[in-house]
Amino acid sequence: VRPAAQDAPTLGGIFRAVIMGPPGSGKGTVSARITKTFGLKHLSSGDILRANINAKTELGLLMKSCIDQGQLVPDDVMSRLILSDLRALDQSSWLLDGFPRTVSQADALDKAYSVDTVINLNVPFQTIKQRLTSRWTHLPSGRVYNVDFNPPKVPGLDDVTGEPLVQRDDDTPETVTRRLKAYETQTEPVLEYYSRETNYSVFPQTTGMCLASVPLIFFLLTTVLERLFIT
Ligand SMILES: Nc1nc2c(ncn2[C@@H]2O[C@H](COP(=O)(O)OP(=O)(O)O)[C@@H](O)[C@H]2O)c(=O)[nH]1
Ligand SMILES: Nc1ncnc2c1ncn2[C@@H]1O[C@H](COP(=O)(O)OP(=O)(O)O)[C@@H](O)[C@H]1O
Repeated sequence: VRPAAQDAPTLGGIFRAVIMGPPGSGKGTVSARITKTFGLKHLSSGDILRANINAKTELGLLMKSCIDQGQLVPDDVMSRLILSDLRALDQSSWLLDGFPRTVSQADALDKAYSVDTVINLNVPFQTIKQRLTSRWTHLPSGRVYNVDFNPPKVPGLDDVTGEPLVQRDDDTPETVTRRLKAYETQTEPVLEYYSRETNYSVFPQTTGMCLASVPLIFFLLTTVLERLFIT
């Protein structure tokens, strides 16, 4: 189902989803496709933090060393930041990428919103290490490329703006190892939390998105059927 962006199907009501997965599992890549196709707003915690670092805000300066060392930003800071951005999207459907990353963050989100679907990208750590060392990012937009999988049209430059791509300071092999450890200890429990609490769907990337989620397939089918009947 790949309608043109300007032709994107709209959702009947407000649809709220979370995308999870280890660092480098493809959350940003998959989110870009989902949000472009279905017109959801995309909120990425990592992009928001990097925008703060780039703009040298007080928060950005405080959090930079934490991020560069592969540690998670403190829960209270992160939850306040994301929940305040979500309040501005109250009337929109959204896909949240990179938040929640701890059970405490999941609790904070749960108190404010009910999430319809949680997507989990399940990618082996060995694959991730290769992907992250060849990831190139356009920092202002959060667009990501990969030397092998998704190269930019002109090497080293963003396809849309022509601006230079960079390798993230936290994509070094040592920091990636630390981020994967943090994922195992702090973020995996969030998957258990959601498997108990909500309508949880696993998307193993190897089998492709469309096969894995009953709720999303239902959503895709209803959207397509709606369009067929209207047009
Ligand atoms: N080989 C391969 N690379 C991918 C795939 N999805 C994303 N990537 C690349 O893997 C890297 C990490 O993806 P990204 O979307 O930034 O992951 P995130 O850290 O979970 O948001 C980027 O360089 C992507 O271009 C995939 O399905 N296959
Ligand atoms: N929800 C969060 N809680 C705490 N720290 C976060 C959160 N989201 C992002 N960060 C910080 O920002 C870094 C980069 O996040 P992100 O861009 O989502 O990484 P990736 O896409 O590689 O998983 C994380 O390693 C962490 O330090």
